[in-house]
Amino acid sequence: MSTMDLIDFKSVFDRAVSNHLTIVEKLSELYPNIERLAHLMGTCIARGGKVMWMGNGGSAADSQHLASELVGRFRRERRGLASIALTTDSSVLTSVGNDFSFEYIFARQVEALGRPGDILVGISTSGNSANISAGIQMGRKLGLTTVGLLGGNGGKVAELCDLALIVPANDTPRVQEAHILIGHILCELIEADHDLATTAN
Ligand SMILES: O=C(CO)[C@@H](O)[C@H](O)[C@H](O)[C@H](O)COP(=O)(O)O
Ligand SMILES: [Zn+2]
Repeated sequence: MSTMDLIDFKSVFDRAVSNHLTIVEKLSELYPNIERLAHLMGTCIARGGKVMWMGNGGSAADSQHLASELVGRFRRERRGLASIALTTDSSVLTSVGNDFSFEYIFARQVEALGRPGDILVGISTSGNSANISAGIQMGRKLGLTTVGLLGGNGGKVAELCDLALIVPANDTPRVQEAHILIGHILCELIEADHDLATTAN
């Protein structure tokens, strides 16, 4: 028997689309905060700051994806915009995880690389990953603007960060799909900023 026989992939697809539509309808409540965050990110970068991203698993991939949209290009020709994912340096991740603890893998990088005025985004579908909470706490201590891109009820991270964007759903993959949609909207808004689009480094 093949996997195709075991999984009714058409119904998985239908349920995913229907879940996604429900989430997208609810996302309208988040629009003001998405616009606010895009403005904060644009201003931060224009002033010489950077946007840092962190997340676990699929959200680690989202962190890299969104940093690359800013450093490289989303849609428009413009200068590179300062952004970094804290999920990519295997030597840092393994040494900090091994010598300190896994909980500290992002906090240590925030301590080393973060500067007051930078923006730190923690992406977590549960809002309860200990390493994201620790990273956000370090960011706050050092004067960064801290943001949670979250799911469920926002969890512990929502209580810790300056700005929480919570996708009101509990199914991890569906929340992740909404997160990347929000991330792409942020990139589009930031890139539409005339000063960032035209100012040279
Ligand atoms: O991509 C997926 C599930 O779709 C997984 O890799 C998922 O990201 C991992 O289980 C994460 O560790 C979940 O962490 P979080 O979103 O609760 O912070
Ligand atoms: Zn996933």
